[in-house]
Amino acid sequence: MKAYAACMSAAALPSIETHDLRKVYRGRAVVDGLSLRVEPAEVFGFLGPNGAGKSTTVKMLLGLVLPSGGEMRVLGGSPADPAVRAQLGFLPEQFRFQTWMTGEEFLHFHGRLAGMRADELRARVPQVLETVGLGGRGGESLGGYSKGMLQRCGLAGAILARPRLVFLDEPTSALDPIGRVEVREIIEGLRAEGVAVFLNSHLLSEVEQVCDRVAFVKEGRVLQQGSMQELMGGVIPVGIRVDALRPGLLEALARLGEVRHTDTQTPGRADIELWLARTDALPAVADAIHASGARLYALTPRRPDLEQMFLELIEAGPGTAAHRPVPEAAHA
Ligand SMILES: Nc1ncnc2c1ncn2[C@@H]1O[C@H](COP(=O)(O)OP(=O)(O)OP(=O)(O)O)[C@@H](O)[C@H]1O
Repeated sequence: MKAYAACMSAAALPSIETHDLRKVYRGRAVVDGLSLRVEPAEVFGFLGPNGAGKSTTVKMLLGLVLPSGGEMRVLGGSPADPAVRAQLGFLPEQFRFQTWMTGEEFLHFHGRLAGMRADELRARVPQVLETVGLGGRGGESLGGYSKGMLQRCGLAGAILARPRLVFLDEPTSALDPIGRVEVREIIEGLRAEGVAVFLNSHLLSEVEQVCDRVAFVKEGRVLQQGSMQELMGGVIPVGIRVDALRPGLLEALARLGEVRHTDTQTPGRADIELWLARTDALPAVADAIHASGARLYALTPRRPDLEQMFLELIEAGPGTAAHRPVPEAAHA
């Protein structure tokens, strides 16, 4: 019972917590007072321009670089603790692969370094190869892998030892669109298993689709962080397409949220932009549409346009006010 309680409280701790974290290189703060919190089973996007201090932050969180100041807790402890490190997975952006090894040998090697037993690895290696889309290719030499296959293999290495927290640095940079969707599914699978994922990526549309929360950093400082909904200023714009504005429909929708815009210019259809405070109002929106007798063609909650937000924030710099919801045109 005691062990169970300890296990539950460990699971409830934030996966990452930093307070005023700093790293100074040659008198210059490249990470400058960074405060972050990442919860278990959360996919956290860490976004910023080149040189913002993202990799340095990840290296500190992995215990590879010593902070110059501030506090950090990773899985409730210090990344210098081998017991904490054993529960971390890492896919670096520029991985140096042992090209003379086969994919399977590489994974066995890394598994042993992570403290896994040989018999455990015999079962686990084919599983992770399958997960990353390299099923049946593990016997081939890494020297003959394509860039995308190497990246998949690195990802297999990052999740091999069933980590509780995974750092993925540009995990899809070498992948084609199908590979990117697959990696997104792997990340969603990790979240479903309770694993926290810390994602560095320049591919903002991708981050947008998979992350629960994001932080924007510049010059080692967080400009803004929050859930997708918080970044939208607390509202969820929903695009609705129906065949026509039936009597009473707009009034019914106005009871559920704020009707921001209607467009009936195209014969045979009407578009409505509705702002909701919560996604759990969506079924009631569908019910209201059906009750009015209108035919529903689309009901689309919008995600924030991270690319636009990123550009605005990075150009404006520190001290930027909370972001407005993205206007409809930005989604066209
Ligand atoms: N070992 C080091 N010695 C001196 N300066 C360093 C060192 N490592 C990083 N820096 C500097 O710290 C700053 C932040 O670098 P970092 O690699 O953390 O940025 P990044 O946000 O990951 O950038 P990118 O998106 O280009 O990978 C850069 O100006 C870099 O030159």
